[in-house]
Amino acid sequence: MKLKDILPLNNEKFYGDGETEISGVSYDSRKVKKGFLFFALPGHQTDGKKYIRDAIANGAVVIVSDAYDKDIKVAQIESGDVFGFMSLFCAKFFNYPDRELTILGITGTNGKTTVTYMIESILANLGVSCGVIGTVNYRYGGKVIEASNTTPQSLDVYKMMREMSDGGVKHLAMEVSSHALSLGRVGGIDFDTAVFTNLTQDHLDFHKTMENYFQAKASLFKSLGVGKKNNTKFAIINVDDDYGIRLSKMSLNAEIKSYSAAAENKSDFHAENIFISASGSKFDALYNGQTQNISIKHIGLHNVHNALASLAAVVCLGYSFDKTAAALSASTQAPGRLERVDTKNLGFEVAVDYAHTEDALKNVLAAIKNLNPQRIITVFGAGGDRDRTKRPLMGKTATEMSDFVFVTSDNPRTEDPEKIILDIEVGIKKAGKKNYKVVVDREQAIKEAVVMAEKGDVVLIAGKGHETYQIIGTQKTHFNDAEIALKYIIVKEKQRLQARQLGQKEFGF
Ligand SMILES: CC(=O)N[C@H]1[C@@H](OP(=O)(O)OP(=O)(O)OC[C@H]2O[C@@H](n3ccc(=O)[nH]c3=O)[C@H](O)[C@@H]2O)O[C@H](CO)[C@@H](O)[C@@H]1O[C@H](C)C(=O)N[C@@H](C)C(=O)N[C@H](CCC(=O)O)C(=O)O
Ligand SMILES: Nc1ncnc2c1ncn2[C@@H]1O[C@H](COP(=O)(O)OP(=O)(O)OP(=O)(O)O)[C@@H](O)[C@H]1O
Ligand SMILES: N[C@H](CCC[C@H](N)C(=O)O)C(=O)O
Ligand SMILES: [Mg+2]
Repeated sequence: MKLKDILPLNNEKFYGDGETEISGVSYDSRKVKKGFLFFALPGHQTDGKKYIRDAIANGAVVIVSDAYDKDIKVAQIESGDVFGFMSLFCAKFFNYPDRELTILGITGTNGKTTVTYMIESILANLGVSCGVIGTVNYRYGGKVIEASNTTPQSLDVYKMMREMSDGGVKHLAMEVSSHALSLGRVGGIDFDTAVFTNLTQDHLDFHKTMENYFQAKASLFKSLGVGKKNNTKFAIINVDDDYGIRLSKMSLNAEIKSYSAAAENKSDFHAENIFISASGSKFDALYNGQTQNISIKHIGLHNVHNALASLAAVVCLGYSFDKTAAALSASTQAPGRLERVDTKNLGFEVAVDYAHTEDALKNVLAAIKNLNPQRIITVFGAGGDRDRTKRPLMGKTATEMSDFVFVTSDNPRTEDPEKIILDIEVGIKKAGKKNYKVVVDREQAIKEAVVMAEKGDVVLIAGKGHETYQIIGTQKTHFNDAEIALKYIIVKEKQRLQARQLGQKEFGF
């Protein structure tokens, strides 16, 4: 494609020859190839402008940055908003693939990954292929790409959408993080449906206030209907959430479909007769005067909300309520969300979950409590270089809702792990709780929790879910909660069998 076929776009200044042919685009100099355009993005660690020479050495023929540089000999585009320009450019460069797909954007503090998995699974059960962009990975048409971010840069999103459309994929379910909304990663995308799960405290390091955080989420809904597709847009909103109620009262260019599970909140998609057990959750879904019995493998009231969101999203795509409900009942779970670890014959349960906010911990612990275990033993930590103010809240909730807690590390990144734990302890101490032990090393903490567990107990290992790494400093090393738990479960099972053979008392049984 020639530059003149794309420019002008948005008040950018162009220096060079419009006939310049572009073979590809990249915002990472290390991935630039011959004939590429390089976007020099301002970053949090460094500045893309520092890598312009590397990009040119790798074959870049056009540079986009926020400052013209007279010493650069290839074509240049100067833009005051390189992120905004990148999304406009990529939309056109990849020939508007969003117009060829039906795109569902899922936003909210918790539940996005779970809802995308549910939507994908419902559609698969209905015989429809759905691409997914989210925290665990990016997958479509049989391809699975490792995820760098929950919502990647606009360039990656447009590129993947083009591949999806060319490969015959018609639907895309995409997690839209608040970072993505604030940093222009989904700029210009013509969403068909936007889903709001909830808004609770997280990411205040980035947004500073809950109001800013809410406005970032709301911007996804405000973007509905401004694009070129002229179909009806849908805004699917959880009205059991105060911010959801606020969002549902905003004037949007979309049909609002509310959902709720609380008896006092009226909604379009409503859950009644909710029954939650260790084997899953059952409820009646009411919509448009009809009722369908739903039975999902997912445990907990939060998953009833996730199920309602997914049901509403697929019904709004035009599928019938009864067929969608049946497909929802057959849906599979997302990895690392209340995922059981095989505890052999030890008589206790171990579950790995991705709860990394106070509200998520509250929900997952309430779900476990509802199963009446003997004791709940929780292992958790809080991420480094992330919202510090959520740490004491997580500490308070974890100790108040568990019988015993091992406070440990969860991706301390460049922070001192012990200092992160001190922040968590502030909340625990304020709540006057003493039922905890600090074990900085996560493997050791998991081991001690498994050793402590007795018949009827549930061990919850929270915060990392599907993650297969621990980030300490800038080093990322392999670490998987489920794997580690299983390792010590096997040791414990062996010890139990040995004790039995020797006719000794089986400790803890
Ligand atoms: C704070 C933030 O959003 N950072 C994102 C950003 O990285 P950065 O600003 O640190 O980039 P940088 O390292 O300073 O580099 C600046 C530019 O120079 C370029 N560069 C750098 C080195 C080089 O040799 N050549 C080169 O061209 C880089 O490609 C980049 O374009 O751009 C990267 C590439 O797209 C992202 O992967 C990275 O996300 C990091 C990993 C991150 O942790 N982001 C979090 C905060 C985030 O966005 N989270 C949300 C989910 C939150 C939630 O819902 O829970 C998400 O959507 O993932
Ligand atoms: N609807 C919900 N309401 C509250 N908590 C939830 C809900 N759904 C899931 N959770 C909790 O939040 C955790 C994260 O869920 P999930 O991964 O689906 O959320 P997410 O929004 O994708 O998170 P992230 O922002 O990290 O991508 C789960 O492991 C569970 O503990
Ligand atoms: N998307 C979230 C993931 C948090 C998961 C937790 N394990 C951590 O590293 O803090 C974030 O980047 O804040
Ligand atoms: Mg997610």
